Amino acid sequence: MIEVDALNVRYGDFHAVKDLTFEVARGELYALLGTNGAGKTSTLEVVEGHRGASSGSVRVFGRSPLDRRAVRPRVGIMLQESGFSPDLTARESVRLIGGLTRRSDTAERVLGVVGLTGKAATRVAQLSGGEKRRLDFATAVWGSPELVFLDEPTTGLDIQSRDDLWAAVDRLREDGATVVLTTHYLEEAQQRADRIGLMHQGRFHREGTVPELTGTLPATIRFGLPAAAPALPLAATREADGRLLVRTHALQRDLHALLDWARAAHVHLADLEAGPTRLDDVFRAIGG
Ligand SMILES: Nc1ncnc2c1ncn2[C@@H]1O[C@H](COP(=O)(O)OP(=O)(O)OP(=O)(O)O)[C@@H](O)[C@H]1O
Repeated sequence: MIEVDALNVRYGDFHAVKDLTFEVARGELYALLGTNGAGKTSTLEVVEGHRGASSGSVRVFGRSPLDRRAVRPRVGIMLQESGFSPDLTARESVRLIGGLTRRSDTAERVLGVVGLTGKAATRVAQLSGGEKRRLDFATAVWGSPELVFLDEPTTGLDIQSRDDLWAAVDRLREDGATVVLTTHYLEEAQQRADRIGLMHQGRFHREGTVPELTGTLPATIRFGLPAAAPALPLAATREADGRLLVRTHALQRDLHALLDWARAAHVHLADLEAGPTRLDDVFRAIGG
């Protein structure tokens, strides 16, 4: 669906995206993640056809994304900030923006998808931040596009609205849609992405499936200990919250050793947590 080959984006002397190469296959959910200023938005702007590349090749459905007549009708885009007119109602907004895609759909259907049926006649100015975000999503899914770009889709949404939005994304994917996602909520990407491109300073720091990204870093065990506890059977460091942290490539073995020791020594392990490496840990390892 998307082929990016040696993409470079420059703003004057500033080199924002450096020789980036990746592909997104039909039906995939691909998450483009990264540190602030890493170049995600610049990359997506080129892939979405909003700006040209400084050099390199980008193909969407095998065509240049600048070929808007061929590409745009097959794509839905949820931008970070929408340009809704405050005086239009929710129904009028989705009709207007949806109409530009030349796909057919109804305002009733897309507002239903995002749970805004009851707000169809409400002016945009009177919608809450979360409701505007859902209206953004409604315009992106107008006419069930084959390829959907979601730029920080859940920012500003409460947990219920987030779950509802992800359920709507799942339905899109069941219908065969390909999704490209950016988010700063790493857990959402870890749970849902088939593959992740993790950017830092214009390049991929890592790219692959979640297990590929997390597999090279150790798993973690975290717990609190009373001051009078005897010496631990494992090497641990102290976290900012006062808990101890054990890093291990043998999680089950070391967890057994810790629990056996705690039982024998009658020590309570407070707030015990053990788990695989999280994407957060991969992020923290960037540059360090
Ligand atoms: N129009 C522009 N002119 C000059 N520099 C720009 C322009 N747009 C972006 N940049 C710079 O290019 C770099 C990449 O920006 P970009 O918005 O692509 O990053 P990002 O990964 O989306 O960041 P964030 O997570 O903070 O939104 C940043 O250093 C930014 O300051």
